[in-house]
This record gives sequence, structure tokens and C-alpha cells, in this order.
Amino acid sequence: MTEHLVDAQAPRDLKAFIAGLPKAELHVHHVGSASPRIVSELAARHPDSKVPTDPEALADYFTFTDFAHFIEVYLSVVDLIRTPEDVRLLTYEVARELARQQVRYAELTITPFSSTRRGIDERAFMDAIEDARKAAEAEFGTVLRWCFDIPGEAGLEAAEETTRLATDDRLRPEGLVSFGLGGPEIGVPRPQFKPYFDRAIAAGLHSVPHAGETTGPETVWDALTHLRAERIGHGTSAAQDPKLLAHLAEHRIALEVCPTSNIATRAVRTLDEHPIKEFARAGVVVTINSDDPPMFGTDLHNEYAVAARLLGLDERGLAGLAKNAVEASFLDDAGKTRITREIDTYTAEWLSR
Ligand SMILES: Nc1ncnc2c1ncn2[C@@H]1O[C@H](CCC(=O)c2cccc(C(=O)O)c2)[C@@H](O)[C@H]1O
Ligand SMILES: [Zn+2]
Repeated sequence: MTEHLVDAQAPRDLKAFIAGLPKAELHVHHVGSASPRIVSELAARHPDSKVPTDPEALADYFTFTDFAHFIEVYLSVVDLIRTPEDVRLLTYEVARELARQQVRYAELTITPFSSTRRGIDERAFMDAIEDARKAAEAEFGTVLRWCFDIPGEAGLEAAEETTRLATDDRLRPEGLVSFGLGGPEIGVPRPQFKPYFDRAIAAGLHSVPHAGETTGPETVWDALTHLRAERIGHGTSAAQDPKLLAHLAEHRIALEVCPTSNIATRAVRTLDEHPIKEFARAGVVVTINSDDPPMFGTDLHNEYAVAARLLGLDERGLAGLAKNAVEASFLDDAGKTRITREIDTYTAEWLSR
């Protein structure tokens, strides 16, 4: 793993501020959030898997040579989720971890195709995530919503299946708010997914594809033009195109920035070379997210600490980032106001200590 990625440089006071700051998380993957404990428990249950059962050994297993290697390892963890009960447990534990980090609202990216093609019954899958969502909200106070994403590399069959699961009124879960596209971008052009996004958008879902994580700014343009993206997952390469940055800023299309992820998958060489500063300078709405936190040896707190260092932010600046995420979320206006007020109250109290 990537212990070395954990940002030890944030002042202790700023870390304490982040730890208590109410937050929204907009870009975090379901399977990618499985804690080392859950992964090792599932690996022990399925001895045919090559995933290590020892949480210590997982650190090495979660060290990636490139993005393709990351996806290969990711899929070996996907292979461990075999029953609706695995799905329910994973979802509930992810919510517990989000609540620990003072996340009041999260949009969790789920890839239902990966589970249904592995034989999990679609109805049982939906019931498992919804059951965990309701239990988590009641017990932890964290509101979860879903983004169903197409694993692009799995082709149009996966696109069709994901769209069906997201738009069929008999199946579509109550917590579903958005539609995404993930996996490798190289060799997986975005425009081919237009008809599926059109159907999802017509069914009332928001469009939030990954784009520009491992390919150039033209992929981000494609996501905007063909997939009608309302936010962009990563968008890292947008920094290479000033016109694109101006467009994102003007239309308030937020970027879901996940700094440590970009280093762990080797999409960006070092944190100091991360383009987050260019985004902020261009007036783009930046949100801070964790992507696949245990796989990248990080958590949302660490991502905020990284952002504070890279952007030179104090408490007010960090509160601004947290508010950006609330504003860019698909929560209703009353929910947005509630969390924004909570952030303001917390910050004012902290600064008047
Ligand atoms: N940083 C990331 N950037 C992009 N995506 C990320 C990131 N982190 C996690 N993901 C997830 O990885 C999945 C990839 C799954 C995939 O490619 C695939 C291909 C062929 C077959 C199957 C299968 O299941 O049989 C799956 C995506 O859907 C997405 O949810
Ligand atoms: Zn992602």
C-alpha cells in the first residue's frame, strides 16, 4: 500500500479541524472502500482467491505498477463479493467508516453489473444495498445515495445491463441519484455510451462519468458533450486545456478530485505535480474525495490534509472545500442548507476557541 502517501505534513491543529469538519463525499467506490479487515475476512471465506487473507500482506498487494494493474487487483476484490449478505455487510461497513469521518452525505459509486454477472440475483442485490442504506442512516446519521456506473471496458453489454438496472421502475433503488462510467479510459471512447446516458438522464438520473483520469482533455470534452456530464470524476488532464478549465468554471461543473488515488494508480507522478492548484486558480469548483481509500492507503481526512497543503488553505479554506462538495451534490436544497450551516457553525466555533 501506499503508507508513504499519507500526508504527515499538515499541522496537528488543522488535522483536528478536519477530523471534526462535517463533510460530503461525492466520489467513492463501493468495493474500493472495503476495509482491510473486510477484504481479509472475505478472502479467508473464499480460499480460491489470490487476495491475501493477512491484512498486513494487503499493503503490498495494494501497491500498483500502473492503472491497468490497479483494475486487475480491483477485480480480484470484486470477485470476493459473492452473496447478497456480502453486499449488505460491505455497504453497511462503508457507511460506518464514512460516519467516523464526519461524512454527513455520500454518493457511493456502485457497479451492479459486476455483481449480477457474477450470479448475484438483481432483486437481492438492490434489497441488500437499500437495507444497508436505511440501517446506516438510522444508526449513524449518514445519508447515502447511489451512483450506478458502467464498467466501460466490459463493453456495451455492461452498458445495457447497467442502464436497465438503473431505469427499470421495478428494480431501481430509491437511493439512486446518478449514473456514471468507470474503469480504464484508454481504448474505451466515451461517445459510444451516449444512448445509455440519454436513457438514464431521461429517467431522472444525474450524469457523473469519470473522464480525464488517464487520458487527455478531449475525453473530458466528450463527457461534457456526449454524456452531458454535470460533474467530472477526476478530470485531471483538464489542466492541459485552458479553454476547458474556463468552460468548467463558467458552468460550475465541479471536478471530483481524488489526489492520492492519482498518485497510487500512477496517473500523476507526485502530489506536488498534481494539477489541483491549476483548477483552483482557474476558478473551477474543486471537491475533495477519496475514490478507493483503503486500496490507496488513504481516507477522506488525509485527502483534505493533502488539499490544504497543496492549496495552502487554512480552516476557512477547508470549510470552503467541504461546502463545495455539499453544493455540487445531488442532495435536496433543505439538506444542502442543513449541512452548509453545520459546517459554518463548526468553523466559527473552532476559530473562536
Ligand atoms: N480510480 C478509478 N477509476 C476508474 N474506475 C474505478 C476507479 N476506482 C474504482 N473504479 C471502478 O472500477 C470498475 C472497473 C471494472 C472494470 O473495468 C471491468 C471490466 C471488465 C469486466 C468487469 C467485471 O466486473 O466483470 C469489470 C469501474 O466500474 C469503477 O467503478
Ligand atoms: Zn473513481
